[in-house]
Amino acid sequence: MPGDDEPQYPTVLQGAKQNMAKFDNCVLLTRVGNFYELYFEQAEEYGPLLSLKVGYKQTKLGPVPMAGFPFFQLDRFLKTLVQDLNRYVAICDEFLINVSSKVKSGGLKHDRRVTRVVTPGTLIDEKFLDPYENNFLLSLQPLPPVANDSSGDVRGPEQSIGLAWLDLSTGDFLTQSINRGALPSAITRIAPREIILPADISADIKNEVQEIVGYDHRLLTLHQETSHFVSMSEWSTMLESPVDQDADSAFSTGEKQAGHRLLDYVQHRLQGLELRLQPPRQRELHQILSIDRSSLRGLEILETARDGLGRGSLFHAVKRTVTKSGSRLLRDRLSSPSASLEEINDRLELVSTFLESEDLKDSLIFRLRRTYDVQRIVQKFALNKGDADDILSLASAITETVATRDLLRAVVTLSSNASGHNSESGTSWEHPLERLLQRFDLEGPSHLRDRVASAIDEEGLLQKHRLEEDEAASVAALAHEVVLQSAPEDLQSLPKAVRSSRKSDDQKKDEIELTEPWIMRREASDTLLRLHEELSNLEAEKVALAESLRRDLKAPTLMLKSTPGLGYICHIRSATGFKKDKLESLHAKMVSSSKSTRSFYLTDWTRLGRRIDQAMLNIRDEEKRIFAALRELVIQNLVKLRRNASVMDELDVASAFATLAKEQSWVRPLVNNGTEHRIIGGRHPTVKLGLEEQGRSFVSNNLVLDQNERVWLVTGPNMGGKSTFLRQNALITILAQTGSYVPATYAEIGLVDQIFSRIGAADDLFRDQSTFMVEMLETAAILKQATSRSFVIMDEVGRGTTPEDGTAVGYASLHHLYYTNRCRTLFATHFHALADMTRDWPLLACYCTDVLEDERGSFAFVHRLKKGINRQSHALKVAKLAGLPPTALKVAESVLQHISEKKSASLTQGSAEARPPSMSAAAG
Ligand SMILES: Nc1ncnc2c1ncn2[C@@H]1O[C@H](COP(=O)(O)OP(=O)(O)OP(=O)(O)O)[C@@H](O)[C@H]1O
Repeated sequence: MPGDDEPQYPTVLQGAKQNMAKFDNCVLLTRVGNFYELYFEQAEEYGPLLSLKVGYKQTKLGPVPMAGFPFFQLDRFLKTLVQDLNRYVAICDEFLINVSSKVKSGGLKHDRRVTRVVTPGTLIDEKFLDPYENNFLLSLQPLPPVANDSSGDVRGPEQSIGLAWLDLSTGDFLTQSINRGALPSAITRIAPREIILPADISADIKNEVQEIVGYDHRLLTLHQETSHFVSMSEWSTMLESPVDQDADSAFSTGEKQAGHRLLDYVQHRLQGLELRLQPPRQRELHQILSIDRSSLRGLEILETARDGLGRGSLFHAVKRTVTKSGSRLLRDRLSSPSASLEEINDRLELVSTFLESEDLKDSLIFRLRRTYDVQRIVQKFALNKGDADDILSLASAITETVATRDLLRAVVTLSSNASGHNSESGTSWEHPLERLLQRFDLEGPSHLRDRVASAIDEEGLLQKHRLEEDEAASVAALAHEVVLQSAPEDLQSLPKAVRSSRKSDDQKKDEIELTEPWIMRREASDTLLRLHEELSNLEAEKVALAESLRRDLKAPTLMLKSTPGLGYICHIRSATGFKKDKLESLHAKMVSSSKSTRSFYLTDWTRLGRRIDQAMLNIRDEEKRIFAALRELVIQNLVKLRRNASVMDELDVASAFATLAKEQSWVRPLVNNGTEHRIIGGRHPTVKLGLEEQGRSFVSNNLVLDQNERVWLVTGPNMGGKSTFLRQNALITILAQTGSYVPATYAEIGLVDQIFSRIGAADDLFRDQSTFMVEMLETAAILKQATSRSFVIMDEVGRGTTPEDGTAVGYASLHHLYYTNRCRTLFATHFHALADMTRDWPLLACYCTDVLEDERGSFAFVHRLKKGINRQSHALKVAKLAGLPPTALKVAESVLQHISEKKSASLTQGSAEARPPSMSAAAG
């Protein structure tokens, strides 16, 4: 930077230069008048990326590149910079400084300072936030590796990691402790937009996280907190209510440290903006059904593996929720289903209630459709944001919540009367809705709703928006014409020019002044009512003064005006017949005159005009005071509003599952504490939909894993439906533990603690890992982590290498799952030898799909599973279907012929040799 005696850039540019140095990893947007500007090299780099014209301002220090856009387009450009380009953006806002400090700051009218650094994980209320997804910021705190970790694994899977993640747009704040091995699935499940790591993180963990986030294009930020962590009690200034003492001890050191860094980072980014987050909730591992990363992606739970889009995913297929926050809850439940029997059964009970009463469901959905995204609106107020529109939406959501509570209450009363149960009878019967009813707390919120209804003038608010839209349209039109070579200081005056040109029509200006919209009802406070009366009186005085002047001066076009440049003037549009001599007796002072117009000052009007302006100012101040009181009321009710909203979300999800179950004829699963699976007539929820769209039907299949058969080895032709079968059973299990009905005619499911898949959807070649390496990494993780309560699906393990090696690895995996993990397993393979090698395993059964051929060579896949082994892959049929050239097909056929001839020759030589040994004895 130049020294004080060296030439400087003009003030705005000099300030920008300093801010760019201070926030050196950010793109700086500086507000100047009605525009946001980029300067210097950032204008050149980002101008073209944002499709902005780059201009040059001539300064003593040479030309400075600059680019800009109107202030109300900030959201649009932030989206590109933050969400699409993953950049940090520092927003430097402009503040009017008062007259007394004017002299000191060299006559400047504005002060500018960076008010916020926007990053992908610290979005608050930006319009481009996806309403159907949480916008999580995740903090990781690895704890030192355990000294006696005897696994010998260089990646140290047992190392504990504390996680803390929050969504600034809803205030959701969660923590969890996991083992290092579960890191990929945790990150995939939480799907954070940004991850922060300690600045001194070890290189191997950083690389691992980098690999995971690189794949999903998430942003990784290293952050060194500015203060040391002492205790969770110091978080209370950032929370809506303190973390209670007992809870404090339940959080692990890693969770607390991760949470501390998270809050420190957020404060840093929001430049000290007051935070009122929800107190952290701990997600205990044993409470959720853990789904590994490969399953989350491979089973296409939230998005499809092919294009990362929602359509085709489980979420998309089952989403019937009608609110945005309900959809977010659904996402969360699908990626973290419950592992608590009680919770699952409560959820299912609720779905059954809505299924049994169509009327109740419809009435509820009617209410839900009329609520707004309360979680996000409430959070705006928690961050000292939120405007009159937000508070109106909140009030109407409260009305719907009250109506919902009354509806549910009526249903409960009716059914308890019908069944002879009531609270006095002392019996323990509880209606499924009772649990939710008890969570509603509507007293405070109802009072807030009434206050809002009596204070805010919806008509006035609408009118205000219309005016704002007009104003924005004018600035946009002007921005179109702006030539960026003009100095930034010049830009400040441009909006004024717009304003004056827009208001050149005297009549129109006068009307706007008189109809300035107020957003509060006059009766909102006694003071406001009095102030409005005062203003009405003054306006009546103005009308009388104008009347008398028009009469005395014989000037019917006379208007009393107030202009920013000239102050209070009397203006005559058509001076024909005007009595000029009268002006002197009125002590008027001429401002301007032309052939037909006259403008002059008149003490009476100047005094009255000032009083009118003051009265309007007083009204504005009183409106602001009333709004501040309403805002305060929202803050006082934060906890209740959030709790009520969470009940509505739960109702949304339950009624949505009921709608889905009815529409798709799904059944209620019986979830129990056992370790068996009995799914009759199971269907794949998304493949079935896809086939039906093409006019094809889906063949249902059964799965029975019990004390006789714990592992199913599935063989069959390519395209026979093996993968579909494996996946559908994993999805049915996930749906059941989410609390949904399932696509089957009967389903009994023993509670599962973890779902693992090796289904080959993630060949991360770019990560420098071969297909086989990825396969082995995933298999290793499964074999290490699966318990006897887990559900594992393995699709063609070993396919990435030679048949011999593949068979060996496949056998070893199966063996480990069978004898060590002892978990429910579905194992699909083309290595038929595996069926022979596991023939003696009592709890392993072989099932297969098939191909049906007729004598004319036509064939069809039989997707129904039957007991047995199918040694035919029918790969050439699939190749033919895929359109392999006939010559290539012929070659393939002759090779196949040759191989089978060789095989039968060697079989006749010595059949004992060819028979694979039984390995069960070796397995011990
Ligand atoms: N139960 C079913 N009913 C009807 N169609 C099915 C069924 N299962 C699978 N299909 C159809 O068959 C296609 C192939 O299924 P899938 O990928 O499960 O076969 P696969 O046996 O795993 O094949 P490969 O061994 O080649 O991987 C699916 O895309 C679907 O269109």
